[in-house]
Amino acid sequence: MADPFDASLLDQATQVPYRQLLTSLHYLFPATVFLYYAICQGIAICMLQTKSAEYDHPRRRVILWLFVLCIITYFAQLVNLGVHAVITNQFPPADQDFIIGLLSNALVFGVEFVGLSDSPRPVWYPFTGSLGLALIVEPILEFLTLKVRIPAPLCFVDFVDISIVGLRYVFFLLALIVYFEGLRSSRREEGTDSERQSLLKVNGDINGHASRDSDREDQSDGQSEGSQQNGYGGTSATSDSSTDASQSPTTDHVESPWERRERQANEAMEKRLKENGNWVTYAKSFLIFFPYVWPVNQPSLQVRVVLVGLCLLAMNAINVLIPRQLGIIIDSLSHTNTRNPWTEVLIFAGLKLVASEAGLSLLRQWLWIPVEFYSFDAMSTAAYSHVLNLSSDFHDTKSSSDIMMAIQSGQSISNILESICFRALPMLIDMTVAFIYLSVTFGPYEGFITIATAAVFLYIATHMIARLKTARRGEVSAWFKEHYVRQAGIQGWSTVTCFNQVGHEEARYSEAVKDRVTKSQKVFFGYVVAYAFQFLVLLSGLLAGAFLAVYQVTHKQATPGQFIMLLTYWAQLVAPLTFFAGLGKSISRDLIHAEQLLEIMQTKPTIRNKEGAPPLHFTAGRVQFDQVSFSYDKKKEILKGIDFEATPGMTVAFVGATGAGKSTILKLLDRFYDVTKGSIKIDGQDIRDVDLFSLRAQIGIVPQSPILFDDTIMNNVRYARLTATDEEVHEACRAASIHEQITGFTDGYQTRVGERGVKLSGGELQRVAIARAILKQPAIVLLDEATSAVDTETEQKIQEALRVLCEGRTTFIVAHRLSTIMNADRIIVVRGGEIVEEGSHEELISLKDGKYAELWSKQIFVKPKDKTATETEGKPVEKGRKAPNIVNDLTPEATSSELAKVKSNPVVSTQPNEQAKSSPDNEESSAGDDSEASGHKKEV
Ligand SMILES: Nc1ncnc2c1ncn2[C@@H]1O[C@H](COP(=O)(O)OP(=O)(O)OP(=O)(O)O)[C@@H](O)[C@H]1O
Repeated sequence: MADPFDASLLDQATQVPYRQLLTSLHYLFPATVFLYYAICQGIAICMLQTKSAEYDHPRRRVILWLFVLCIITYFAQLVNLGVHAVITNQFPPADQDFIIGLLSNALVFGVEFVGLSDSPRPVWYPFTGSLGLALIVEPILEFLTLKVRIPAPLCFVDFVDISIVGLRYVFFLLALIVYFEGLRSSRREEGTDSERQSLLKVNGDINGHASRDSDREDQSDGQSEGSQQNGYGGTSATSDSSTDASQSPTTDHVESPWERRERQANEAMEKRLKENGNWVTYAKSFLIFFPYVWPVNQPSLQVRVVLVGLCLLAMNAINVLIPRQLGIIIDSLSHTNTRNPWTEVLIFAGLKLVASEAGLSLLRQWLWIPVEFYSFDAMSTAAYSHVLNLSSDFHDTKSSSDIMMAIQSGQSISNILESICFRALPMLIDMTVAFIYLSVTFGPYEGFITIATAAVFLYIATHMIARLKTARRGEVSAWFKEHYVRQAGIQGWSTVTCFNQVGHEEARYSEAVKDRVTKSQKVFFGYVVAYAFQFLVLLSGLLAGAFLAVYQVTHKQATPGQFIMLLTYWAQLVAPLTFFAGLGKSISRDLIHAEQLLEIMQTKPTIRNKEGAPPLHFTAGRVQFDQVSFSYDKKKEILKGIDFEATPGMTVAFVGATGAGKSTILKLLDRFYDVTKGSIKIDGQDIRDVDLFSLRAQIGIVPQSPILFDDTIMNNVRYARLTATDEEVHEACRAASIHEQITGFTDGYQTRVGERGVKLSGGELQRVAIARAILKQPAIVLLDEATSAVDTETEQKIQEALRVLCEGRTTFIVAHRLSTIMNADRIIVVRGGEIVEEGSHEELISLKDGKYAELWSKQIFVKPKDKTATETEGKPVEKGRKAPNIVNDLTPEATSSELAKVKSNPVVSTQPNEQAKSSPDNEESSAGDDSEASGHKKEV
């Protein structure tokens, strides 16, 4: 081969520009192809093209082989060059740029090959564009090579070289032709297919041509990978199908709660990504957190952030200076320069101190900690406040544990930023500096070795970790199974012992532990092997670099100190490389967590104050429901045209079957939801037009299942009015007939009630809730089955308490026990979301075929104070269970008088049981009570 460094050639001035161009092209060509590929892949990922790429190229495998052949040709050229060097006894070959160019091209097309083989349905333009670039540049390169060598006569080796280049050109060309031909033929077949296609899709045949696909194996790989990827983001096609799959879990794998949570979070992220259309818009949605991570109005903290940035830059400089200084010390010791070793060691010690935990690191932490805690503080407070201000529809649909986890996810956003700004960016700078510095010190070969080692390391690390994903998943579910078996055995110990199943449980647990241990070992071994491979790559890189450096030191092209510098520098690069290998995974995990918080922060409260809404001007307490309709889900109407008016001080009771919509009416009045149609007015003002706070200030509610805080009784009652004195609290409790009981507790009013009030009985809980409502002194009272959990005697006491509470106030009561509302001014019977009857007790029981009369007759036909009907009499009903719906808690005298009234209504008196059976409401409300009623009818 003609030597391009031949003096005779160099002398030719005309060759100089060509030579310079050729040299530049050797470096520029691989760099350009790589940049093009990286940018295109970046765009494809950002625009979610990689996720929606459904096109399954029928000749992908052929193209992959052509890529392999192209890469082989680069190595063939290198071998050819080596042969030439041996023949001409010029070893190592002098044509450095040429060799670097070949190696770089092999590396770049190697990276593309790996990218193509890893994605069964790739986005093609990064690959086809690279092939196109090669088709343009390769002839130019060859032309320049020949031009620079002329007029040297071409030898055999040159001919071999030209043939190899020609062959490669053919491979590049063929790859492009195969791509376009495959594209054309698959489109053609797709057209015919769609005409022939059966109406039912064959499983897995997404594009209608999987069955004839030569890359069937690849496709199945892809699908499994796609479904795996669904964990951390699969293609849209696979994610849809895998979502279906996940909805119908396979028989051999039961999804653990942890897996379900992860899967749902992933699916939510995928969905949001798809909605946003690309990663950039998606990432922009996180700007909502900007005021919490960036100290907006805190200049002192902002200065700290800038100083932290400077610290990081200084760290970058130190990372180069330390190995360099070590080299200088070695050189000064070996007298290859005139430097004083003592001074150099002192400088080294100074640099080490600055780089240590007591130096820049300490300074950085000192600067950063207030910023970090600002962010934590701002994010947690904002998330908590946002959640508290969201409306009922949100709280009714989200589980509290999910909400709490999401609030804690605020940390993930700081984690992402810290990973990128404080670790990834400085490490990237470190790597770039290392590449440049090593290239300058030891020449471009060393730079190439650094880059190639980093690329191979990252590939191996990311792929081996990804391969362990399935094994890791198996380990986690085995861990959950073990946990479950253990917990079930311990929690159900009495059952296990009673049934003599201790041995069985031991065997079950031992099996679960064995399974988990086996899986853990597999994962652990997998990690060990992965690390071994990663370090083998690093070692190979280090050895290659060290050999090159030794060669240069022995040829006086470098000093021993520089050799030491190289070894130290390499050791320093291991940490960034390992970090980068796991960066994608950690960012995607943090993103998924941050996504949960983002979803909450983007949720707007549906119940909001109108702009400039005035406070409610309460005058008397007239409440009007004007043709109110309502639906929770905007599909099924729960309330239909509810229309009534409560005059000030009136007591209105709602009765009806369970699920009829009674509690919903109360929720609408307290504006937990807004009506879908119609309006609710208080003293003539639409409740949607007044300030929400002022509305709720006028309303006191005793809910069906009151929730107390895990605090003292005193604090729980006082929660209604934080400024109330102890005496006022006592007074409210006296009015609620609970004072005596509280003072009987060991700690009196300071007794802690436990989580959600678990330490109180159902009756006590309800009375504490009534006391709380009494303390609030509301203008309008809502009682939603306020006495459902108490026995009849306690209830009579509570009735007295309620009379105190409701005195002179407009009151709405929901009750199943009709005896508790028979004195209400108006009773409204609700059925299927509609008012079917209304009037006073007397009016309603005299109605023929009346719903209320029917319910009432059922109640009083039960023998008064009957033991079977009121089993729990004398002691509060077990918490969480309602007292029986049909209870006759009237006195015998009252019962006789009511029976007389009912008997005057012939339909009701003759056929109470038949009516009960034929009524759908009764079927819903008290199916089990019918027999009870009929049974007692005879007795009465
Ligand atoms: N938050 C909610 N989201 C969706 N649907 C709901 C919600 N709350 C209640 N519902 C539905 O609305 C209907 C009416 O419920 P509501 O609680 O008003 O009935 P109710 O008459 O008070 O019943 P009960 O006497 O058992 O308390 C029911 O079918 C119920 O399933």
